[in-house]
Amino acid sequence: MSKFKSRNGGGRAGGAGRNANHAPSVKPAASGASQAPVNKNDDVTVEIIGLTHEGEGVGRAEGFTLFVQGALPGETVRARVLKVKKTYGYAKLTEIVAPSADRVDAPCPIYKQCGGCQLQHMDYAAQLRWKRQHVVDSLERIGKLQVSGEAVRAAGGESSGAVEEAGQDAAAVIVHPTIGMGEPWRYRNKASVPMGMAVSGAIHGKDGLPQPDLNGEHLIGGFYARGSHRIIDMDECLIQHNSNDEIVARVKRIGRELGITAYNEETGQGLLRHVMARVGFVTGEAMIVLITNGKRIPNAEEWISRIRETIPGVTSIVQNINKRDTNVIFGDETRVLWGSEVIYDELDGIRFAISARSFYQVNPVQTVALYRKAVEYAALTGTEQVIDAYCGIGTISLFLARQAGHVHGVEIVPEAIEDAKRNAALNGIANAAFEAGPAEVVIPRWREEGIVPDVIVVDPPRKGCDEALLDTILAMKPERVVYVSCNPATLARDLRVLEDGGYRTAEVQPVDMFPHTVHVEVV
Ligand SMILES: C[S@@+](CC[C@H](N)C(=O)[O-])C[C@H]1O[C@@H](n2cnc3c(N)ncnc32)[C@H](O)[C@@H]1O
Repeated sequence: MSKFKSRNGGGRAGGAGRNANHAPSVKPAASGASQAPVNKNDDVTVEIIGLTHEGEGVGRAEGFTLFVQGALPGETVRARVLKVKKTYGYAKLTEIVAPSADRVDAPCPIYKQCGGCQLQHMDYAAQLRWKRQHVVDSLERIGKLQVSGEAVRAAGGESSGAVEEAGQDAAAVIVHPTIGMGEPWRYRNKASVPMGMAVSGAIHGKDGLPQPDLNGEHLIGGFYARGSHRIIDMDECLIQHNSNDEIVARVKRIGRELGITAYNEETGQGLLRHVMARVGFVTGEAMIVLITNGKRIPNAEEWISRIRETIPGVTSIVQNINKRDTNVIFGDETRVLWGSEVIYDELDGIRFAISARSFYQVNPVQTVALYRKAVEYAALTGTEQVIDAYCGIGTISLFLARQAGHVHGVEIVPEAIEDAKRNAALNGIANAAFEAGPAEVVIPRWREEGIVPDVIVVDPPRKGCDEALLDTILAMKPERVVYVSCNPATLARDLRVLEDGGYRTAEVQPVDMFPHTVHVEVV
């Protein structure tokens, strides 16, 4: 999240391009030669000098840039060249000649096949340093912002006022050290698992017993092998809450025993596309969503009763129907098969109802740290009018409402807005109101209706804020803008627009919501 302070509240003087990119901070070396000094299948020694934003090592072999998955900065490795382009190439790591001090053994046995985590081979403290640097790089390169040196926290000081900068330009942005987790495993509250059929070989469950067979095929579910659409069966993921692993394994097992087929994206045949499991860390309540290619589920009643019998804690079983030929997980139709349409969870003492399709942060422990920081940066005194754009189920809105005069939340998914209203009532919070619609349409209308916000909080999806929304923020001239972002590139792009419109970026706090992956959340 970034905190802006209004400098002159002026109009927008210019805009950054909309194509904020994800390029590595280490640029390919200009070889100068017309031909690459390495060829496909060459075995080469590579000095690794950086890490791309996708977590690949960036190395030099004979002055030529090679991207090497699994290699870390500072290492010397041997690698086999896989692909050669004009100014760079890709190589497969074959041997680590001189390891980095940051190298650790990845604890997950399927880490190399699965694309879900990218940094398990890097010490956690080094991951946190790298994530901060990733944010700094984006702010400097894309946002053209001046970032001050290492922020020094005054002893015991947690508030932004306790940060001291020695010899820095007062206008420079302070980027704090990343807030990490004490125990960075089993942190995810949600699993979305693609389903497929195994064409040969016996499938063994967690208990080691062979699973029933369906015409020589078996229902499997796990992850897409790195860079492909081939599903690899998996029963355990070290960043998932145990309950989600347990639920998915049992749902698969029962589905196999009942002869449920998996959807085949090539033929369009088969039923089960994904199984989603979500658990409330505080309440222990769990939701299962069966995403199906059609409405009818054979043996549905038996499936449901066996799920209920074998998986304690499940309070909601929901079906979502998606018949479209698409990679998008959810279809438009959702119906409750059994139990409640929502599960409940709590963040910092506030209770939330969460329905199947609503966005809810996947790491609840770090979410509390993130939202507290957002509230701190909003610097509320109890009287302010606050807009929470992209509010989801009203999570940040309700954190803000505890300290604001009134909060207006807007979100595009109507079900999430229903949840937000329910959540405000559930917590007896009367000073928050919610409206469904695109933020870039609803907020300009609020402006016409005379709403004058003191603070605007935005928490957009990865693509960042809509240009029309940024224009409206500049026109509404709130005293502060608090920007929560899951994508440093679009954050930096949007900060440039706000800077050009008269705001100054004051502080940036990276939060590690997704340990062992390359993703970083920022306030
Ligand atoms: C990163 S999530 C943040 C949600 C919420 N602030 C939270 O922390 O749980 C972004 C949200 O923006 C919503 N969204 C996407 N495009 C939108 C738009 N144009 N206008 C309003 N909301 C939008 C998504 O549905 C999603 O709920």
